[in-house]
Amino acid sequence: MCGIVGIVGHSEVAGLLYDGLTMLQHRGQDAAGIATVHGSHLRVHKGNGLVRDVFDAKSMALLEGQVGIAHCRYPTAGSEGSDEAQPFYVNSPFGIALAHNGNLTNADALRREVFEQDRRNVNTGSDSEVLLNVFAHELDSQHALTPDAVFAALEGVNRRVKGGYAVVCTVLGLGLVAFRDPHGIRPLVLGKRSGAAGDEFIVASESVALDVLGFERVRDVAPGEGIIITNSGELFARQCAPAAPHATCIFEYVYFARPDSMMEEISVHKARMRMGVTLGEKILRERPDHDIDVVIPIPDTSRDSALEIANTLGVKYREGFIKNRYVGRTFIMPGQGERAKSVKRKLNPIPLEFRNRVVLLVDDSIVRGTTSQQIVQMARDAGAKKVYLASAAPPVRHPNVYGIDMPSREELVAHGRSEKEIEELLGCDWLIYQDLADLETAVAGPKFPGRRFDSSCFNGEYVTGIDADYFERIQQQRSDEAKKKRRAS
Ligand SMILES: O=P(O)(O)OC[C@H]1O[C@H](OP(=O)(O)OP(=O)(O)O)[C@H](O)[C@@H]1O
Ligand SMILES: NC(=O)CC[C@H](N)C(=O)O
Ligand SMILES: [Mg+2]
Repeated sequence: MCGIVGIVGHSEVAGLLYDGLTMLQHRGQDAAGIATVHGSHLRVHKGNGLVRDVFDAKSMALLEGQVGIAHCRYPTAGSEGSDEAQPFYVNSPFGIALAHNGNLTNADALRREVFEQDRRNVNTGSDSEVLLNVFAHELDSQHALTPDAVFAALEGVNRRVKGGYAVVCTVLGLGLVAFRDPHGIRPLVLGKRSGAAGDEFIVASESVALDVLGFERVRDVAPGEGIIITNSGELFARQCAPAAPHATCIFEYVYFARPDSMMEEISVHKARMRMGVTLGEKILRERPDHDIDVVIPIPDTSRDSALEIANTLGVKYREGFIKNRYVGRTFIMPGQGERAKSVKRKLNPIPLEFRNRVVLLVDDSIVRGTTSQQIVQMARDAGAKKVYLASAAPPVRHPNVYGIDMPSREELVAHGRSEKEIEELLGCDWLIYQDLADLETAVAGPKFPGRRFDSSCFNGEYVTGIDADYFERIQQQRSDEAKKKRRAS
């Protein structure tokens, strides 16, 4: 998952983009970049690392302009090299920079098509650079630079591109262009603030970026919608794809998004609390005579759910693990070695919360099992009498192909294993997972009963349809083994 922001302001935007990126840092820790429009030139600075490491006073001073876009990256395609940091740029037509959150499932075919048919070279392994070239070609075919021409180009993009994508672009001579895939798999929200010089606009992955920069949340960009905000602050919006099932990625609510974000009119915080209530009720149904003394979250993301599980069970909630705030999110680290090492560095138990107690550990999800396996052992080492484990999400048994880097079934601890077998592998006394129907009901909440989501990593149903050989190919390109080999070479 990556974070994207685009702003059209009435004064310099680089500082706002930087602050916006820091609010989206949890979505991508590997690389960051900003592109601003300064007169007829584009200024770009990007590189590998956290936002705070990529930019300094000198690079920020270079990023002049009142229109710009920004990106923080969690790679799901290509390599982790700094040449694949975003935004990407093409000089023709007009000069376009693009930042993308998501993953294209037909990137390989498009790459060939773009080369053979559109005569464009894509210079990296990035699917986002492919997407930029498709957009550039479609815009070039319009022979004009008007909102109508851009919307027509976006229709072309949506016809050719498959997968999950939320995108911000700057087009020199026009302004900011933002669009979202026809199913709305990846999130994108529009905000506005009014000042003496007129309205300023922002488009971002999560509303938390708007809050902090003083923008009001106007609405989510609709699935398949294109938004244009011209350099002078005029806004145009149009549907650029035929209606398709709306399916926002449910994993955003489970793990990716910050709890203080509103996504598709649903509070992520409240969705996580409801997940805790439904899972607590399942525990009461399946283990009516449980002997749990204390509920302990595995920080950070599981806290909201864990608290509500404790309330539902009527037992104590305790923060038994302290998180080292200087270690980032482990799940989005690129290699298994680094992920495994980082769990120990990240979480340390307070023994008195475990000693002689029966503890229920709660995590938001169990994906590779890296975290839970170590945490169960840490709880035992800290003196717990028994260790139970609850996951606020169902077993992750299928690859994610829309922007979360879990491409290989074999790396998922739940793949090909029963819950009993997973329990044994993780070393807990019992393990309980949320049911998918309960998760979907909890996220939809009372306001949107029956809402559908992209739950593909739980049920293997891919809303865009997937070519038969796709999983085999991404497994070869993106498994931990393949990444290790690539880094070594
Ligand atoms: O089964 P795994 O492969 O270990 O993946 C799942 C774990 O990874 C995530 O935590 P992470 O440390 O990334 O972030 P957090 O601090 O937001 O919980 C998630 O919250 C789970 O704890
Ligand atoms: N997680 C994402 O959104 C990644 C965007 C893009 N596929 C990349 O790898 O850079
Ligand atoms: Mg976690």
